Amino acid sequence: MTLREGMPLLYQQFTALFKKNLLLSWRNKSATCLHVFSSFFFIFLIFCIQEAMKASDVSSSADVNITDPKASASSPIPPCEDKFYVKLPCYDFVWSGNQSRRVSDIVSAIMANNPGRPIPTNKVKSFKRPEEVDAWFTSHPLHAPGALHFTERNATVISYGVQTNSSSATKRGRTEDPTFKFLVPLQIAAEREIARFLIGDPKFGWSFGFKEFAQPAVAKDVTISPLNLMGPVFFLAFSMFGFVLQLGSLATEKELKLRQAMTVMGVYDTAYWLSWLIWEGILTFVSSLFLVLFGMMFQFDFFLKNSFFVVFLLFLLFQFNMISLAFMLSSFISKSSSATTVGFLVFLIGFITQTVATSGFPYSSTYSLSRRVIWSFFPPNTFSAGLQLLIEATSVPGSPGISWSKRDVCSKMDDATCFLTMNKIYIWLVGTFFFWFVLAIYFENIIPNASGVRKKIFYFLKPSYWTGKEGNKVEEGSICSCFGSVPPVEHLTSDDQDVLEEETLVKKQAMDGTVDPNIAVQIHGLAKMYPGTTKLGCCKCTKTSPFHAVKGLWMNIAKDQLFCLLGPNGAGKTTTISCLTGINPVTGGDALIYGDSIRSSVGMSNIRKMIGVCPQFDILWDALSSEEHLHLFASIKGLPPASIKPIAEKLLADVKLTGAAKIRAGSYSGGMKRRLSVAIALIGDPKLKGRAIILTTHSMEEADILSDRIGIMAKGRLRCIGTSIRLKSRFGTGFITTVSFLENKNDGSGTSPEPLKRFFKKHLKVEPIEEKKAFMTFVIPHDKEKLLAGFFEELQYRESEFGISDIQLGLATLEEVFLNIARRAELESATAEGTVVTLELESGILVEIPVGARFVGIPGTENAENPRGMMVEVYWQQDGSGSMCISGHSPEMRIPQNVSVLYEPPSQVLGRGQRRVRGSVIAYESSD
Ligand SMILES: Nc1ncnc2c1ncn2[C@@H]1O[C@H](COP(=O)(O)OP(=O)(O)OP(=O)(O)O)[C@@H](O)[C@H]1O
Repeated sequence: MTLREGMPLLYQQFTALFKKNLLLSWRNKSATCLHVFSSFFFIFLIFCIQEAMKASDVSSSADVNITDPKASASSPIPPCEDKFYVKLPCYDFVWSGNQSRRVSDIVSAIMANNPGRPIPTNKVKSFKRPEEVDAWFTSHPLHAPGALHFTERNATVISYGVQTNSSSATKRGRTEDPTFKFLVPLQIAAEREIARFLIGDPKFGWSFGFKEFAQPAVAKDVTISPLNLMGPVFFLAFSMFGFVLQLGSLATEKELKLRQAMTVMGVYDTAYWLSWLIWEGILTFVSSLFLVLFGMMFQFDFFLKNSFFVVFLLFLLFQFNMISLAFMLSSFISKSSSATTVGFLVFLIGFITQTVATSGFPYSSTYSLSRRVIWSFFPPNTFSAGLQLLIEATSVPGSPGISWSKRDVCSKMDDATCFLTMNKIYIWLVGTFFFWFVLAIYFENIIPNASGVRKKIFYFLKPSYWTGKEGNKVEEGSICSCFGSVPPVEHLTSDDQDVLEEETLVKKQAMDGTVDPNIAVQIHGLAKMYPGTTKLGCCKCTKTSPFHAVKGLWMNIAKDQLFCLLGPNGAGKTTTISCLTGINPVTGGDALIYGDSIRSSVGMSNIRKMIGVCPQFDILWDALSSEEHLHLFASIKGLPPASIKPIAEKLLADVKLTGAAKIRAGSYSGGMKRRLSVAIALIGDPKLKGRAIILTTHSMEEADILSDRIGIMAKGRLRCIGTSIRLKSRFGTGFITTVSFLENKNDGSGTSPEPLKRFFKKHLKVEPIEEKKAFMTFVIPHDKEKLLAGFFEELQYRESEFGISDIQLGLATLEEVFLNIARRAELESATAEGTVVTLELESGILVEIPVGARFVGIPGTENAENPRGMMVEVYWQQDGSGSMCISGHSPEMRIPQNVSVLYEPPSQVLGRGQRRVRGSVIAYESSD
């Protein structure tokens, strides 16, 4: 099948990725709705605040023309409970002068004639003199709002004084005016009743009213309009929804290695970024449109008087700027959970700069051009300046707003102080959009990705970058790690004969330039070093040293074969596969995959079309179904559009996912996810003829059954290579034979196992490793192989004598081989680095031994009869994390005379008591 290339592939990838973005947004409806419709909430909130302000301003007539002011009647004495802050029981007023009969009558009339509400007697308190009232006020604060003090001077003169609490109080946003609420009503009541009393006419009319001045309307203070006060902050908050969602989506694709999976499939960066930009652009367009429409719906002058296009363009360009800012910031965050924090920080900075901008900074002649330029790089700043222009253009009643044709006209009269027009703001926003977008692509390239890979800081200055001729030149480690020396790759010759032969063969083929048509992958001294990184924390600088993960790998992987790459944790398997699939750049050597070099960008793009990778962990979108995954990856790989549907259907059937094709992967079981990952790896039927499969696994049974050839790596090196049988015979402990006995009879006629044990001991010098009533197991070392034919012939001949029902003979397990190799590699590095673990002997002695040591000599056990002392065999196994740990040890045995010492500890002085010693490593195993 011919895969698509060039522009058609770019277009195909773009449409598939665009569809993916659309589906993700559709499936995350709540977030998408919030992005598109949250403007309604903000506009409605501004509207409510505006209505509330209007309601509290209802008594003010400042903004209307008053030519014929109407008088308003004075209010009666209010109940004392109406006071904002009052203590109960309270009095509507208190009074002094109660020794006078006439005064008492006047007060009674005040109470009875209070308009609309005669005052009951228990709501008024009387005193003789004003001093008594003062004393009462002191001891009863807030129990009465005011007092009247009467003095009867003579028959025609009764004077009075009014005393009120003149402190104005505020409650729930309203201010209590003590003059008009208490003083004036008390004064009017006192004057009215004194006058009536003195002239002797209790019905004498007495009306009192207030009237304001005739006046022209005063223009509203624009600074207190809710849109002006809160608009910039609210609109910034509204734009944060899209910003945080975008940042989160990009970070998720990085965090889940989805971006990396797409890269391995050959996605073009252009297609990836364009698909996000266009989809987010559409969402932004719709959300900006809704914002302006909602603003018009709620009848804001800002939206009605300014031209629709002028307002819409400002919001649209600003939101586009926030997208490119999100793209740029996504390079710095690797976790989706950080998106909200970053969004909050950007909002906070925007809020602070908007507050600073209210002082006129920096768009006035007081500030230099450079400050204006720097300030304008942050999109919320330019945006709020634009909002300000639009608000000012509609602030005064009757002002027409900014029309499309007037967008470049200065709103201020004085051209010398005119620094901004809407047009200039648009130009700035377009400029900053491209600025942040280009910066996003630049940072994306120079900040290490999920695999720690990045490009050089000045990569774009190299002509080879633009021509694409220099291969995939990338670096690793953080940007700060580029300084410092890089240690050379250690070239150690393998001591394994098969590995050496393989290396020699590959080297010869490479030198001759001969290409064996049966070879799918040829690895030429592949080396990989992860450079040390320098991380700058707030108080300290952490440095890690460079690490050689793969130290020169030479091998061939044949076509039509399953090659199994085994090794303990950290052996370098994943690194090798990452190098072969182009995820990680190699440090040394090369590899040819069907003749294409992984070091060349052209070669790598050919390789990507041929290979399929099923990663260690499932790399899937929870919100996409298996069918959608296959369609997306098939499109990225470049399969012809017409073939995608049938191929996806076949793959789904192959991995038995047809029934779940339309179900989202998030609800799949672990096994279903694995099967989907396999189907994705098989897209395009990578190399149908002459296909090679490289499997790395921790399951030895799987490796034993499936593989044609096995390579075991440890500590970055290939330790052994060959078929399963070959490895077992070379690295296993030997042959394992299990002898089963005839069923014992209860009458005691059962056969004793002792003669059989003696037979094995006499001919092969082995004891049983397991002894049960029904069977016995022996391990026969390889060096006894020549004796086996004769031995088993005799054993079969004497079956009935020994009571044998069955004899089984086999090689050691692959698990054992694996442990043996891993243990030897551990020992190699432990003796070099001095890494020790403690072995506790049954005698209670603690022996410090290098990790992986098998036969360990115990210091202090030497004597005349046994001059070399005693040793034990240590049994090892891998713990849950894959590290070697001691599982037990054999009984103590004499160290034979003819064996050498592999490792002698530097000294025995441990200073931790007599019972702790350092063991030596005996080269006994090589004589197995
Ligand atoms: N980006 C990196 N930077 C530094 N060291 C790394 C990096 N990636 C891997 N390593 C180190 O390289 C060594 C080989 O790692 P690798 O993942 O290839 O091992 P592996 O054989 O695949 O192990 P496992 O079976 O646990 O997956 C390990 O010691 C690991 O810590």
